[in-house]
Amino acid sequence: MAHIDAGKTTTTERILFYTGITHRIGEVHEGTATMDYMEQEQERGITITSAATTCTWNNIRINIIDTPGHVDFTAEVERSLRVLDGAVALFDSVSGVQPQTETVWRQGDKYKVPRICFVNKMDKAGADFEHVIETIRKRLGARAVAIQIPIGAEANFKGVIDLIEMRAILWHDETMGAKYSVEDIPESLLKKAEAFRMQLIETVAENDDEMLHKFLEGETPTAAELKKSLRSATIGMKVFPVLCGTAFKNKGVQTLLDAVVDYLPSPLDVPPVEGIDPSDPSITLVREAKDDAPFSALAFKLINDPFGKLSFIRIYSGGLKTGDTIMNPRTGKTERVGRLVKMHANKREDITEIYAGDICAAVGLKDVKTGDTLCTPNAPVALSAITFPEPVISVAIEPKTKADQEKMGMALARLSDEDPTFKVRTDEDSGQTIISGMGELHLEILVDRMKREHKVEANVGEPRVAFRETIRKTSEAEGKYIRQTGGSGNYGHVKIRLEPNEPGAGFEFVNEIKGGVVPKEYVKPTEQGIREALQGGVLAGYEMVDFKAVLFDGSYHDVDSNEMAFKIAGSMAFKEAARKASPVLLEPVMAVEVTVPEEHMGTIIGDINSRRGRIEGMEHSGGSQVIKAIVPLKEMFGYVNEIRSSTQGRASYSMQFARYEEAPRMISEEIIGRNQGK
Ligand SMILES: Nc1nc2c(ncn2[C@@H]2O[C@H](COP(=O)(O)OP(=O)(O)OP(=O)(O)O)[C@@H](O)[C@H]2O)c(=O)[nH]1
Repeated sequence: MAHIDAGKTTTTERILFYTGITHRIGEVHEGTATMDYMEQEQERGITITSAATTCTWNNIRINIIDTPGHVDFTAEVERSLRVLDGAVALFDSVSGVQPQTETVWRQGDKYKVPRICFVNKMDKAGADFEHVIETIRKRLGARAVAIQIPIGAEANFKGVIDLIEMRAILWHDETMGAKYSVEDIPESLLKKAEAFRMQLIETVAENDDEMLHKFLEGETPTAAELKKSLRSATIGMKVFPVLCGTAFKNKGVQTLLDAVVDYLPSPLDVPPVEGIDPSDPSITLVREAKDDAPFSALAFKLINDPFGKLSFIRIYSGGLKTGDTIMNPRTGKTERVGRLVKMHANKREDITEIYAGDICAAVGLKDVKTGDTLCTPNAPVALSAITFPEPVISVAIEPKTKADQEKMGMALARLSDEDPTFKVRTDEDSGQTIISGMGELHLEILVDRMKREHKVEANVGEPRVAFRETIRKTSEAEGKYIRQTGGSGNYGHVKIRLEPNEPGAGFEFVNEIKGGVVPKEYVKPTEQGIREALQGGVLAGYEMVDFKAVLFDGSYHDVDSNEMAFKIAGSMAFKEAARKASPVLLEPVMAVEVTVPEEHMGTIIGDINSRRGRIEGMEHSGGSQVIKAIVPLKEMFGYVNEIRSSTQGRASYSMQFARYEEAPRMISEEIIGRNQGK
């Protein structure tokens, strides 16, 4: 995991080469990387979809997921971290911690994933290993400690000093780094190495009483003792070991693999997974990572390809064989597993069985969604799902020809099936198809995939911000749907109260009906009616969020009441109550970081202000200024061109979603006017 371009794919390609999976190194910039197999990835030199592969190092099987760094594909990182036991965080040797590094690091914290750090690109001009460690400590607040130090830097970077074994490792360029020699530490670096080793021992001793005792007694721990202690501190996420190298120049990768084996947990080192009993959510179930435990797995990724649907699964407990029947607690249905494959990027190898701790893909499972648990029907369990961010940007899309209409619907459905941050809906008023995603690049790639993989040409509108609506006041309203059509009648009658809720709370439904004034069977339909109505809001057609709807009263008719009538009554009550509850428009605001040479600072700050931005901080970093600001997404369209021309291409920026904020009145009026006028 890392910020974009830190070298994740380049490092993974070396791993595949040194572990004997490939016989030639694939390069990102030549479009030949094994892991970036999608056409768009090869053309653009970026990772878009996380690819899984497997290799073996020192007789240990390692499943690797190479994740994208671009913020638009953050869901790929989220789902990968949910199922991995450990991660390698990569850093650029010059820039250190970058904005997206912070995001993926926090995701790692959220899923409690132990990490080791690899400072890549040590061959680059300006490489500064110690500065990077400083930024990890300062910006990520992580207890980072060097377990290597570099020998040479920039063009002269030759290898590393291993601070555990106190030896020098030098890579042989002519073998593409496949061979290296182990030597004594050069005299000139000995003092520095000793000082760094002392720091390492101190850090480890803080978390290990035995080690602390030895340290205070003035004893030097052996390499084996140090390793053991560091392993447990790393697995406990108390310490993050830092290594260095240059993947592109083939140095430091084998020692990184050694560290993966030495310090990152095996499936047995992490706490057993917990889930709930699908038939009684108040019961917590624990599943040990044992082969003879009941089978449980999590589907974390789906891919539709010409050969069928692939469901990537991580097995948490028990084993699975082809021919076994599994159950999906979300649907309650069972399915037979026809085929299992090990994935090597886009190549697959058939297997017949798989066990706890491993990752593979099941071919052809029908009713699986991302985040579903699969388990044995005799001992059902539902593991906690994966959370995904909500899309913030949308565009209208229409097929170029009438004939493509149906094909487009199918293509979009398939793509959104694979990608939980890609949503498709039909605008009620205009009848247009609206697709939403995480950013301009995300939507551009999806439209491109629709064209290439599904052969549908489409016209795409201007990107628009996905606004939201919420309420500021509590209000009550009544919804009555009473009609007599021919013989049978309709009778639905409810009273509801809307209450504002915390930002991020979404929608919550509360049933306060007493004495059966609204019979049980009509409560769900009422909720359904509110849920459907809130999709279109009451101001400008945007989803209403962060509120509670409380159903507290109503009435029914013995003969005429039915589900449909209560659904309509719920929807009517919602619309009226929402209009009375001081509805406001919310807009997504972004955290923007611009890195710019001193002389262009004034221009950038002026420009951010004119985009309704707020400067939140400035920092000096390696001869440039880093400006941090909060800017509404609406004002950021086209920023990439603006910044290029105003600084002659000398500034760079990144942005990511921060939160939803109430839109200022002028903007609100503009959007409401536009959407009502259409
Ligand atoms: N100088 C130098 N360049 C490197 C090194 N490692 C990777 N690169 C280059 O940096 C660029 C980005 O490398 P990638 O491996 O695609 O980076 P990534 O982190 O996988 O990128 P995304 O997946 O798109 O986020 C490529 O042009 C690589 O050749 C290195 O050690 N030194």
